[in-house]
Amino acid sequence: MSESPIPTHRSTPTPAIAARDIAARDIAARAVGVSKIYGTGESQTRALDNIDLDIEAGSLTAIMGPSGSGKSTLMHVFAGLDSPTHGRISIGDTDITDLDDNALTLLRRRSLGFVFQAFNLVPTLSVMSNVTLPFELDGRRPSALELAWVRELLGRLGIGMLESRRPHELSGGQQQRVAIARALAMRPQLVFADEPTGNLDSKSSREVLGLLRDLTREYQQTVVLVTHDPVAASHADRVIFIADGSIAHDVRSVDLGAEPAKALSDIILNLEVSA
Ligand SMILES: Nc1ncnc2c1ncn2[C@@H]1O[C@H](COP(=O)(O)OP(=O)(O)OP(=O)(O)O)[C@@H](O)[C@H]1O
Repeated sequence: MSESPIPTHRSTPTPAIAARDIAARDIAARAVGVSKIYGTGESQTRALDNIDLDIEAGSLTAIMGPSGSGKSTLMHVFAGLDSPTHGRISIGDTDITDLDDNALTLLRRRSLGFVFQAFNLVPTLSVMSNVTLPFELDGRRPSALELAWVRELLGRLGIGMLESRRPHELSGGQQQRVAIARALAMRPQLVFADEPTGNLDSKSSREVLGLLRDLTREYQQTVVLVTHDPVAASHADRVIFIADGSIAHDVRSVDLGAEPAKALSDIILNLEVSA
């Protein structure tokens, strides 16, 4: 039997297993009673207020909410970039709340992936070198198995033939696919995508979001998507709405009817009106 290109520490789900079934078994990240208070006295801001949230493994979860509602703060505390004032955060089985900076840096490097609006590719490096950069940063070369996984990812993302190009030789949609491949290269437990389609036209946005969703299903990858865009969020399995630092709604996309983007847009409008 030929060697699987997918590293074996995580099993590949069969397509028959729906994200919802996987979710029932596994939690990729958890916030328990998390509050974040910035400043003191009169200038104090309660950015997060007693959040309890499980991010289900192998699913695409969108975080939405009005401007200033706490979305970025929630992403930052989950990623260990900011510490909660109260409560606890875990990634997989690891409680990260009290980890020191070195341990958090290692955790981010090995267990988390990031995709940003601005792509953040290194302009002087080829596509392949950009995608394998996480291994370099971890002080090692990818193994043959890992390299095969990277090539499978590039192929799956439709950019396999572009591996020796530089970022400026790619379209925006292609650059974002490279950023997604880089985020997934080390098979992280969790990928954060922060407004990943903010710089893309609507066709490229649809393609990139469709790929992100398909990758969660095919490889049981967990992705958290932070976005203002109801169309982007409509690709998610589940949408969490934050308002004033609290979870205002927790919605399954299967329950959103025939026009999910419209339904999400209505929820956001209501939250903005009552803000
Ligand atoms: N470093 C900080 N110091 C003080 N207040 C902060 C800090 N970071 C965020 N805040 C405040 O916390 C609240 C939540 O901010 P956050 O950036 O998480 O919101 P957001 O939902 O991501 O907003 P946006 O959609 O506009 O990016 C806001 O009132 C913001 O002003």
